[in-house]
Amino acid sequence: MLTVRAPATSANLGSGFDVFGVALGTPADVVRVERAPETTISVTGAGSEYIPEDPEKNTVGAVAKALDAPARIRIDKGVRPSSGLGSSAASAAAAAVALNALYDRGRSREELVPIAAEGEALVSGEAHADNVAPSLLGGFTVVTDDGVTQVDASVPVVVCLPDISVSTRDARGVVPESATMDELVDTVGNAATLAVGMSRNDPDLVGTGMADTVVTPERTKLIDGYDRVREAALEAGATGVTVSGAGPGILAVCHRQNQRAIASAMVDAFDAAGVESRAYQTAVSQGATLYRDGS
Ligand SMILES: Nc1ncnc2c1ncn2[C@@H]1O[C@H](COP(=O)(O)OP(=O)(O)O)[C@@H](O)[C@H]1O
Ligand SMILES: N[C@@H](CCOP(=O)(O)O)C(=O)O
Repeated sequence: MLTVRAPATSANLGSGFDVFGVALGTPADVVRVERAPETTISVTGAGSEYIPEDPEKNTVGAVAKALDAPARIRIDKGVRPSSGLGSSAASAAAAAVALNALYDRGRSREELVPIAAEGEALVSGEAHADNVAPSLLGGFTVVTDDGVTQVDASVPVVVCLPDISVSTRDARGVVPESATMDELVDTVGNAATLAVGMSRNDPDLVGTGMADTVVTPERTKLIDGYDRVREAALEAGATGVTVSGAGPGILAVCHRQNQRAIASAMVDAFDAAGVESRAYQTAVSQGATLYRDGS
């Protein structure tokens, strides 16, 4: 038996729609695999009641098929589905690492990115790789048609997860079809600032570079209480706040000393909007970890 822990991720980071992603220290999915004549899947943990065990409908089933690696697969969900924290991707990334090792397929982590993204196509309609890439590789990732670029980073963040769900498929439906030249220029400037910030572990540059006037404003309308939570986080010291992935999670970047105050300010602001939530005080961290035979 092989066990893999794959982390939650936050995609887009405002200015990097469908391109940027980061691995988070917590939460994470744990996937266990054993060789079997055909693939079976069982799911326990956070939100497991909403996750199909049919291999044709679960992201890990798509990965097992792509690697031609049938297995008995057990998923322990730490990342709640429809959270904006790459729940479906965490399972897919974990399964890709586990099945690659179980069947000695010899694929590199980079080569596993498009394989794990097959699972994303199943649930969101598009094989977007901006969650599976950081879950597999760790740190900050940039996904383009030419491949993935990764840099290790360690920037403190708070992710606040309200007790509402937004499906990635639905949130992709509100993305504008076009942008003006001014918006394009702003986006390039912000995205470049963010990338430099990640390479320097600089929360101020990362926070500034998360600004986005194209996709994020449309997505915030799907999250009750977003504006007051954002204001509260900024007042408590966040250097930038945006929607995590397709939402409803909200990501705040910060200096370590402000993390606790930001977490409680965000939870309180959601509470004032009548929405229960929980906050993860974490940081940009490493990617999936493989454990052999219970090690
Ligand atoms: N292994 C899995 N883990 C989580 N969700 C899964 C998995 N397999 C299929 N799904 C489905 O994917 C959807 C959640 O994915 P998505 O909307 O992208 O949310 P998230 O932002 O958390 O990834 C749900 O409909 C869920 O049933
Ligand atoms: N780029 C995608 C990312 C979706 O992330 P998720 O964590 O919400 O699944 C998008 O914005 O649609």
